[in-house]
Amino acid sequence: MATKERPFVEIDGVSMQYGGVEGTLALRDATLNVARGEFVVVVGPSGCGKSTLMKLVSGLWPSSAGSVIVGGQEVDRPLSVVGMAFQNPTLLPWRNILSNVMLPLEVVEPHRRRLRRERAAYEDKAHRLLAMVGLAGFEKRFPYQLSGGMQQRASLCRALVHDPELLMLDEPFGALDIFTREDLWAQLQEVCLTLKPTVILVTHDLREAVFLADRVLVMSSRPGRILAERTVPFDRPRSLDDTYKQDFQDLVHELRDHINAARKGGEIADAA
Ligand SMILES: Nc1ncnc2c1ncn2[C@@H]1O[C@H](COP(=O)(O)OP(=O)(O)OP(=O)(O)O)[C@@H](O)[C@H]1O
Repeated sequence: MATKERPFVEIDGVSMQYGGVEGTLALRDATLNVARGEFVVVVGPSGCGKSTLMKLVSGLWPSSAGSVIVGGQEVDRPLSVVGMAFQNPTLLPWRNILSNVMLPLEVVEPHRRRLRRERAAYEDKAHRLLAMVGLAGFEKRFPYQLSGGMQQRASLCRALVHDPELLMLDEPFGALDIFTREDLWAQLQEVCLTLKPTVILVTHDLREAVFLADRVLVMSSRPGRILAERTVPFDRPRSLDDTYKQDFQDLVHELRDHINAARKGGEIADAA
């Protein structure tokens, strides 16, 4: 009999309180699993603890209770198997785009050790990633010479350059206009279909959630926990035209209903 593979990310009964007992309870009893290679999107009301959840999984903050396990190991320090990108691209202004993308290789082992000897191969890889997101030819430019969308593409390449097993994206397209955002959905989808990382993405945009996710998790209002989950049944690659189809829009509406219920403090029966 085939044994079921252990989830890559296991979050069990996690609570997180900022600032001690008198502080803010951001998460309470949050439980979720993410399979290896799965693309999970987390949505929920503003301030419900989505970014806090991301910080716990990547080891940037310890939880107050419960367990966070990634790749079979309890998370008790920042993880090197993680690549991260946030709403703000945070590129270093004094480095050109290629050198920004290569930054994690100077920090994360075993790449750090190999970088001097294998620089040409690593540079090739950074060039390939930049080409994948339409930035071929911009390697020598500096961040201020690129648009916000181009900077966000470069930051996505930086998150991927060290072959992270887990890609954590916290509202990576939140600051971009809708056209640029939609372009980047398609590019992220293509990158993920090629490289197959495990992904956890946080967003407020429910079309983005349904376009990108294998599974969408809906969080309650703060203190956040997982209220509902929905598997996205649509084939890949998905196109922007798909987002205007009835079944796609029905799913977006269903998620919106869950979030509205969460904002009012309740929950609706999961139709999935
Ligand atoms: N470093 C911190 N110190 C104290 N409280 C914090 C800290 N970071 C977040 N919080 C609080 O924890 C709660 C959850 O914040 P978090 O940023 O995780 O929510 P979010 O769901 O990502 O919000 P949004 O959707 O608005 O980005 C909020 O009430 C926030 O004010």
